[in-house]
Amino acid sequence: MGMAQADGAPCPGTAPSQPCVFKLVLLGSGSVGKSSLAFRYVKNDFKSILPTVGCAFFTKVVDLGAASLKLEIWDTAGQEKYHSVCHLYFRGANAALVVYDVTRKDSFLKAQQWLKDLEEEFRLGDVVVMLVGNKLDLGKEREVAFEEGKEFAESKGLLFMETSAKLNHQVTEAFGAIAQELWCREERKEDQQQQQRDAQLDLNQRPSAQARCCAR
Ligand SMILES: Nc1nc2c(ncn2[C@@H]2O[C@H](COP(=O)(O)OP(=O)(O)OP(=O)(O)O)[C@@H](O)[C@H]2O)c(=O)[nH]1
Repeated sequence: MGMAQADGAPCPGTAPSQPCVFKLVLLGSGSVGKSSLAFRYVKNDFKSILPTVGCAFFTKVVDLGAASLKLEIWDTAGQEKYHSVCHLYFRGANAALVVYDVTRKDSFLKAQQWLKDLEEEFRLGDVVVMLVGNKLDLGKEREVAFEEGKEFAESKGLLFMETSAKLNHQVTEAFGAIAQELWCREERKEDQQQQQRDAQLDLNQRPSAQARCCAR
């Protein structure tokens, strides 16, 4: 778990030494590989992991070149018996990785259900969501075509990737794309706030109608 202080540009609008912190939740059916993806990304390792109970937690500082940010990765339990508690974990999330297993159609349908749940909690535009088809290395046993995943993601305006936590394929890229998108949105938000402050300043500096009247 990387807890080091970020060295890149500070979070817009915060103290210089503070990296931006973003909460990312991993959602999806049991055994699709959520923990394995997190473990691969944070520890660059793949090993047999027991089913998650409740939620596991990782942090990782992401270096984007011009900036660094800290991801708090909340790895939720996919087994059905934990479904109701998982909702507690996605409160306050900035991003979600909704994972399915490309060899299990049922997990793809469940991913669509998770998206519905997310839509109830957030406006999808307010959180960065990526749909991830994992276990790409088992491609011969595929039940969900690449195009099927991609088309569904596009119809919902989501990012999309297929990964293999086992072979370390597209894992860093998936988390990196989310971090990049979070950063772009943060900068856009900061630009908008600055424009509002400038506009306010402009208004304050302009003499009011009454002042102009008295000065006449
Ligand atoms: N072949 C292959 N197996 C994988 C991959 N990712 C995970 N697995 C295996 O799939 C099983 C489940 O992986 P987990 O990471 O525990 O899945 P999870 O989604 O976190 O499961 P829950 O904690 O029950 O929600 C394990 O046996 C992993 O070794 C992958 O990319 N390829």
